[in-house]
Amino acid sequence: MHQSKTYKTLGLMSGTSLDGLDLAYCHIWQTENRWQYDIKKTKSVAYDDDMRDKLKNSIYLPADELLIFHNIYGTWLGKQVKAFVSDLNLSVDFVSSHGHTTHHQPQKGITFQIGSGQHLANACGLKTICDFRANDVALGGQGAPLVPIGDRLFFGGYDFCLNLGGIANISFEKEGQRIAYDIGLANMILNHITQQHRLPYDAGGRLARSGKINSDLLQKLNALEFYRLPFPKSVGYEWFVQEVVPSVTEAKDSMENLLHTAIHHICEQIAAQVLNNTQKPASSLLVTGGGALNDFLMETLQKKLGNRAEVVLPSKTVIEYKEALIFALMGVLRWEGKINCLSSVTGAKRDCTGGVLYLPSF
Ligand SMILES: Nc1ncnc2c1ncn2[C@@H]1O[C@H](COP(=O)(O)OP(=O)(O)OP(=O)(O)O)[C@@H](O)[C@H]1O
Ligand SMILES: CC(=O)N[C@H]1[C@@H]2OC[C@@H](O2)[C@@H](O)[C@@H]1O[C@H](C)C(=O)O
Repeated sequence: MHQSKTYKTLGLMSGTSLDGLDLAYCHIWQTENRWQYDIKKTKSVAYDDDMRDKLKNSIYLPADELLIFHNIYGTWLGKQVKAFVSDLNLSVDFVSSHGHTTHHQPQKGITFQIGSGQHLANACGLKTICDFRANDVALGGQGAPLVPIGDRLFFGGYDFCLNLGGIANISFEKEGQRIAYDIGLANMILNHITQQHRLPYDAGGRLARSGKINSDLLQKLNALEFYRLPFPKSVGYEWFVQEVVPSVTEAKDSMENLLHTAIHHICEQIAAQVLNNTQKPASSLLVTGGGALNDFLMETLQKKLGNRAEVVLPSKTVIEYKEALIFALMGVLRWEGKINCLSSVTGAKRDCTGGVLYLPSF
């Protein structure tokens, strides 16, 4: 059996829910031309209130302050890597960093992830690959979502892959092409609601479970224009602030009712996408991201799917670190000069290899 070189790589992901930085140290290799992974070590570094507020408010920063923060955050990422690698005595070929998205407005052709690669590389002393979205955007794509390449190569045995981070996104095969897009809301709205009451999130969906549907709000959320757009489509925090927050604020309902309503909304939108695209009597839906740990959300989703699709939960490590793992893979594909951005997903002119390599200076 032919086995390729094993890459030892560290994937870094900071997602839209702003809970913290995920680090996944992975071994990645090919056996008989099939990509394989082993997630060896993981760590999640929770953001303190100051860092979370800075990241959240970075959309409002003037250009000079944003660029300063880009450098500071890159150094901060490098320090987290250095501590993780030295504490566990890891041997790392290179770091693959997504950074943190501060701006994502595909209609204007822009997406920006802070976390300067050079500052990161210098702070940890390791080769670093980042800026994964830039080439796709330069080729006319949305630069997102990118994880579907990893869904295809690592999790292709499932009919659908659904990630429930701040935003919900889905990917699946149709007529030999990978199709993927942001469905819309997930934990971003749930966290927004609990954070008005100084609670970071609704563990297990316990508060949501005790609420009731607010029909007015449900109708407003379901009527959001984004849900009716054809793919390619992806959203950012800007959309949430402009299009969603006002309706939640105007609803003036209890935290429990708002959460309950938001979960029904999230699940209705996901179920519609799965049921419209399922090509089998019973499909499998792999669910990852923090939303997979929300029991009430998972139960509501399964009810809305009925027996046409089954929710499958992987190990807690894969639930929590799939995106960091796939950024580690994106780095390996970049290293090998292989395709890691799919134009069938992003709408770019063609598939491409995204990612820029930074060598550390000592
Ligand atoms: N036990 C739990 N019960 C309910 N919700 C949870 C639980 N654990 C995590 N979550 C939710 O999941 C969120 C974190 O999800 P995740 O880390 O997948 O998001 P992300 O990577 O930041 O986002 P994205 O994938 O959109 O970039 C938390 O902010 C919280 O809302
Ligand atoms: C621009 C950006 O950071 N988008 C994120 C966000 O969070 C979920 C969804 O919206 C997805 O489009 C993307 O993240 C994952 C990692 C992706 O690119 O596949």
